[in-house]
Amino acid sequence: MSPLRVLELYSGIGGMHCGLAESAVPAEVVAAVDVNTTANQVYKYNFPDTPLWTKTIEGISLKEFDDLAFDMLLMSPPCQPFTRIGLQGDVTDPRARSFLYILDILPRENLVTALLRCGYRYQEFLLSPTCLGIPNSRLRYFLIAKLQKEEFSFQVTNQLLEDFPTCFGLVSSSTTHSSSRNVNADLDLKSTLSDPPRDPKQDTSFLYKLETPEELERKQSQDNDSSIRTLDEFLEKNIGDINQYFLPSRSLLRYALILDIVQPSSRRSTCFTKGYGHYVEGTGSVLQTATDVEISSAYEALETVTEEEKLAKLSTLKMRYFTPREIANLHGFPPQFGFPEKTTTKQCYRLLGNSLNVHIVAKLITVLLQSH
Ligand SMILES: C[S@@+](CC[C@H](N)C(=O)[O-])C[C@H]1O[C@@H](n2cnc3c(N)ncnc32)[C@H](O)[C@@H]1O
Repeated sequence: MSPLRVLELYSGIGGMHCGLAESAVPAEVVAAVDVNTTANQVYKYNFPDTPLWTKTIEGISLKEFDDLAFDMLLMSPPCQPFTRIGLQGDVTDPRARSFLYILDILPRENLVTALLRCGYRYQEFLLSPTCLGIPNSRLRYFLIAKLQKEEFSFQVTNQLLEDFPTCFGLVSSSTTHSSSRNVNADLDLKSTLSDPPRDPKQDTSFLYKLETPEELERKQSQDNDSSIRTLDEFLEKNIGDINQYFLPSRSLLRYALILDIVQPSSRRSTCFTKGYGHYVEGTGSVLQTATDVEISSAYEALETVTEEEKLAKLSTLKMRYFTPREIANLHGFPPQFGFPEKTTTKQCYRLLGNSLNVHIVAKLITVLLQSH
């Protein structure tokens, strides 16, 4: 079989390209397209032989698309512009919430309608890396499609699958079970739009951090789930300038109560977004490196002590950000994947925050191309 000709749109740093390579399907990326020049530098650095077009998708003519004679299209368009950060005030208004929901759902409806009109069969998924045993929540919508005349190796359904299908059948009951657990662990994404905002002053059920007993219990049950690997497998052994990753005093003082703290032995971490390392709230977990210190002792009676004492107590945990390489590891980027030297740490976080889980893409490509 001659290699598939693949077009990669919204290519970013090439998460899809890495997924394609991991799937081991004989394929060649005939063009990658993205407007972001920083992302493109990273892409070029890792895939120097792939033709890379720095232009908008809408600026590509039909003839240019046709001339590429591609067999497969891989794309991850930008998410809707509402994430946990930036809109928290607005989404408290139910009207804004429903409007955002419609914005979210519309492109999907359009996509599905267009696919059906063009004679494609498709399957939709809601998947997080946790379903592959990776200790990171990153719940994302995925869709795979192929022409009607080509059968899928599993029975497609109009349900959103929350796990990978098994060959020649639907999702097995055990995987369905595990995925619902995993998806529950990922509710941070969905709850932003559906839960009323919490007012810690009115709610007495918070523990020492702004964490309810239910949240704590959920985190503990994730940490006890031995089907998920521990974070230490993804950590760098030798970090050059580690000091740049420790949380600065002002962040500790200001955001101590809302940090999501994990340890190397944890089997979970929250979704790393593009603001990671810069904004604190809701952008991703931080790593407690002093593992012999109890979080509860560092947080005990924090509100009764001076700022200086508060800082001293919190500093005992030695909390740091995950490095870009560690996030790349959790996203499944291969060890040889790198960033050009001039890329700043902030740019790396931003680009990785926009990217996706390579292992999920690899597996979906395999599922897509499997035949009876
Ligand atoms: C969700 S990210 C894709 C990430 C990519 N899969 C990766 O692994 O890094 C979306 C990308 O679309 C690009 N983009 C957004 N609008 C675009 C447009 N109109 N034309 C081309 N690229 C666009 C952004 O620069 C961004 O890199």
